Amino acid sequence: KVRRYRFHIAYKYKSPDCFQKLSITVNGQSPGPTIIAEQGDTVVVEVQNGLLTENTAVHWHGIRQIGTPWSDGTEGISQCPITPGETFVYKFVVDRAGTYIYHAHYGMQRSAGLYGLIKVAVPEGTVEPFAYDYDRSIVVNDWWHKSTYEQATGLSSVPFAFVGEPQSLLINGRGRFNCSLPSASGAVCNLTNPDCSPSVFTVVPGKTYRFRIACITSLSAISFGFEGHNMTVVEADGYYVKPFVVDSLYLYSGETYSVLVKADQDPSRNYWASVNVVSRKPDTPTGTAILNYYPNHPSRAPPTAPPAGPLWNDTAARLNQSVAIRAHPDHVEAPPAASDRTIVLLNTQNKVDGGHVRWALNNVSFTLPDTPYLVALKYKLKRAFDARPPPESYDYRGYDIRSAPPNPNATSSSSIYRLGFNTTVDVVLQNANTLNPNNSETHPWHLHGHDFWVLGHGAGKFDPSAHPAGVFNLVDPIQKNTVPVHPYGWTALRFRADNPGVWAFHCHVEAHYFMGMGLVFEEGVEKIGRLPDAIMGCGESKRLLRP
Ligand SMILES: O=C1O[C@H]([C@@H](O)CO)C(O)=C1O
Repeated sequence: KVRRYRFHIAYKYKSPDCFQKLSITVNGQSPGPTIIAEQGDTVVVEVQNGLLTENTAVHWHGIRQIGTPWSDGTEGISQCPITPGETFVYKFVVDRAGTYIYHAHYGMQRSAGLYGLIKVAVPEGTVEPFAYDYDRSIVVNDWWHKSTYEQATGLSSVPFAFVGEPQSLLINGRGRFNCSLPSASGAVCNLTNPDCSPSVFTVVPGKTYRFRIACITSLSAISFGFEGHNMTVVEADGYYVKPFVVDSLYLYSGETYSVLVKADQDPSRNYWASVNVVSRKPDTPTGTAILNYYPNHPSRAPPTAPPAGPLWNDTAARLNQSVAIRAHPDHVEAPPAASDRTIVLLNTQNKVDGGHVRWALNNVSFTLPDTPYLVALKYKLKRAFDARPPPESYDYRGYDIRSAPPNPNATSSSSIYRLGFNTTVDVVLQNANTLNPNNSETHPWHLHGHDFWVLGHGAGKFDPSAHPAGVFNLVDPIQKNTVPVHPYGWTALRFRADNPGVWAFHCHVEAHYFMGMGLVFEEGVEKIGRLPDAIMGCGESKRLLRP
C-alpha cells in the first residue's frame, strides 16, 4: 500500500512553553503530523520548503532506506538541500514495524521544531509478544527561547558560546518554562495561550496501554515516568525487548521505546507524566503532562508534586539500564559471529582552526562537504571531499580518557570510512574527558541506513586487544539505530555493511553533530543505479545537471 503525505514546511509563531517563538512547523504543527503505515508499505512524502530564506532536508530516522539511499534526507550526504520554494519527494519502504521519527537534517532546524513520529504497524495477522488495549504516542523534546540561528552562531564563534540548558521540556509539543525566574524577566509568559496547555493522556481504569515514547531532544538525556505507575519496556527502536520493569525510563536523543502501563491505580484522581533532564546538571523545570483517569476532568491537576525522577548524575544507573536492554528471547536475530574490521573511535572535545570548540573522533572533526557524498562517489567527482581515509583507532595505551586532551588541537576533514560491501564492521565508541576538567558527557550515537547490534557497554577504557568473546554479548544483543555512550565509558556495536549507499553515523545531540561529532560510511555505492536529478544541483554536482 502507498501512503501519501504532503508536508508544507514554514515558520510560524508558536508558544509551546507559554513563550512565543518562531518555530519551524509542518502543515502548521510542531510536532508535525504522525506518519502512519504498515510494515511493507511505501511512504511518499512531498516536502515543500516554505521557509523563504532557508534550505531544508528531512531525515526518516530509523528507516533503513534499502534501495533508496537518495531518500535518507541528510543534507550534504544523501542530497543537496531543498531550496526555498522547492518541493522534494521522498519515497521509501517502511520495512520494519516499530516506532520511528522524522526530523530536519539541516543546520539546527530540528531544534527549531521540525520533527514528528512515524508509526509502522505489524502486518495484519501478526501477533506481537505482548498484549495491550490501546496504543498512544509520546514525543519528548527540549526547547530554547533563543533562535537556532543565535545558537548556531554561538557554537561557531570564538569565543565559543554554548546553547546552554533548555528553557523547557515539551511532551507532544507542550510544556511550560519557569516564568518566575529572574532570568525570565522580559520574557512574556502567556499561561493562557492554548499552545501550552498540557498534553493529556486519558486512560480507562483497568486497561493496559502501549505508550510509544520517542526522544527527539536536541541536547538533553531524559528520564521519563508516570507517577505511581510501573512501565514494562517491550520495544526499542523497532525491536522487541526482553521485558523489564522500571518506574522511570532513561531515554537518549534519537531513541524510541514502547512501554506497557496498566491503569491500575486509584481511579478517583489524575497522575503526572513527568520528564527530567539527566546526565547534565539540570537547569530546566520538570516537563509534565497529565495521565487522566477517565472520567476525571482531563485538566484537573494531580494533587501531588510531579516526580523529580532519578538523580541526574547517577551514571551507573544509566549504564545498568543500557546493559539490561536485550533482545526478546523469541525474537533473537543473532549477530554475525565475528567481524571483518574494528573501528575504535575516541570521542573528544577539541579546538580546531584557530580556537573553535569542536568535537572530534580520533582527533578528526567532521565537516560536511558542499557536494553530497552519494553523488560525488557514484559519479567519481574529484575535489568533492577529502579522499584520505580517516584513522581506524587512537593511541589506546598513551591516552588518558580521564583528563582533558593534553593537546587540545584537532584537525577537521570531510574524509569518510569506505566499507567492503557485505562485510561485518565493529565500532567501539570510547568516551573521554571534555576540555573541562572532570567532565565527560553522554553521546547518543545514531547510524543511518542500518540497525546495529549492541554488543556491549562498559565503564572506563575499552581494551582493543581484549578477546571479543570475553567482552561482547553475542547471545541476545538488542538491535537499535541509536545508542548512548556513557560518560567515561565505551559502547561496542556491530553491523553488516549490506545497504548500498552513503550513511551518516553521528552524535544525535544536534549541537554536537553541528560541531563535528560525526562521520560517514560508504558501502556498495557501485551497486546503486541512476541517481535522481532532484538530489543534485549543489557544489560539484551542479555540472551533472547540464544537458
Ligand atoms: O559541546 C559542548 O560544549 C559545552 C561545554 O563543554 C563547553 O562550554 C557543553 O556542555 C557541550 O556539550
